[in-house]
Amino acid sequence: MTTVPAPSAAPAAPPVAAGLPVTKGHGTQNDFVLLDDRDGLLDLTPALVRELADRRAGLGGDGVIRLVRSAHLPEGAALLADVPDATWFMDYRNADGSVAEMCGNGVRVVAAFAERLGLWDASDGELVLGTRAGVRRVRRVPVPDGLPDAVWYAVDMGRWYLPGGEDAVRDGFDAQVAVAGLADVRPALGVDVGNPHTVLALPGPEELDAADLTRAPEVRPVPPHGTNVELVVPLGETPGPDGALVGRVAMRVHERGVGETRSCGTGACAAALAVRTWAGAGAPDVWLVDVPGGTVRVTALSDGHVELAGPAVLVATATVDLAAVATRTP
Ligand SMILES: N[C@@H](CCC[C@H](N)C(=O)O)C(=O)O
Repeated sequence: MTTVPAPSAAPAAPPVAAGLPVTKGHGTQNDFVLLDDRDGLLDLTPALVRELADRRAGLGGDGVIRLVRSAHLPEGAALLADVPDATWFMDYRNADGSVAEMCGNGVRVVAAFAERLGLWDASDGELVLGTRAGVRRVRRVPVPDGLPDAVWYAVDMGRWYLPGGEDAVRDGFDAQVAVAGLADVRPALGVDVGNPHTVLALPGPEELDAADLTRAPEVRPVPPHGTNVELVVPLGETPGPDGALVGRVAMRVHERGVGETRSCGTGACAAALAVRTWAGAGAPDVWLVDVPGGTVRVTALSDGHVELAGPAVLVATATVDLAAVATRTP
């Protein structure tokens, strides 16, 4: 009779090293790892961002956002000189570790995070948030008719412009973009909403589906600081609750520093503003933008600013084992 050797003692589980408290949230499924670093103590290196954002070896996210007192960052301290109530700063990083000026979905998710942390009470007025693109003001708003129930925030996204200037306004285009899966190089329009975007219109949903965004679209002339690329299909205009026309577009996006994401708030603003520019005089000021992760609303304001509104959801809190996320095998 064979005997089975007694099992040796199982190796002890590795101890949990330094734990980093995190919250996971998303805005129309553009998802972020959120860090409460109110006292500016965290060394948020590009490597740590990549580790946290890694969808298999880390927690996973399109970006990492650190909420920190403005006074603890040079960029934030500079804003405080002009806007003393910009107490809090959104330090946004793309999943590849790069720094970006602005994130429209991120601002709303940070507002939800600040409420959760007790740092902002929406009933007291706006959250005044510093970003690398300037101060952004956030408030709670009702969900527009016909959209799923959620907590919605509206953000004044500041002044937008066409980097191509008068020529771009006249021609409607200032770039050429090649997209895998689509025949021909397409004309496109650069739009700056605090960060760079290049928008191209497609004739219908078939081409929107056919585009292969696993590869970065090739933009000419090459944008000096890179660009986010939005593919849009105009879906028409219908009267809103007040009788004024509301435009609607469908959009997919390839984000600088990330890849294809299921939503991009600044990208939705750029897409709506490009379609409005192409439509010319009399085009609606209010646009609903359908992205794979949901719908946001973009409003061109009369002062040259643009407003973004949409949902923000916090889905989890956790403690990340920093030693474990740093151990990635190829
Ligand atoms: N997803 C964001 C934009 C994030 C930054 C972008 N990838 C960039 O590098 O400019 C949004 O919701 O706006």
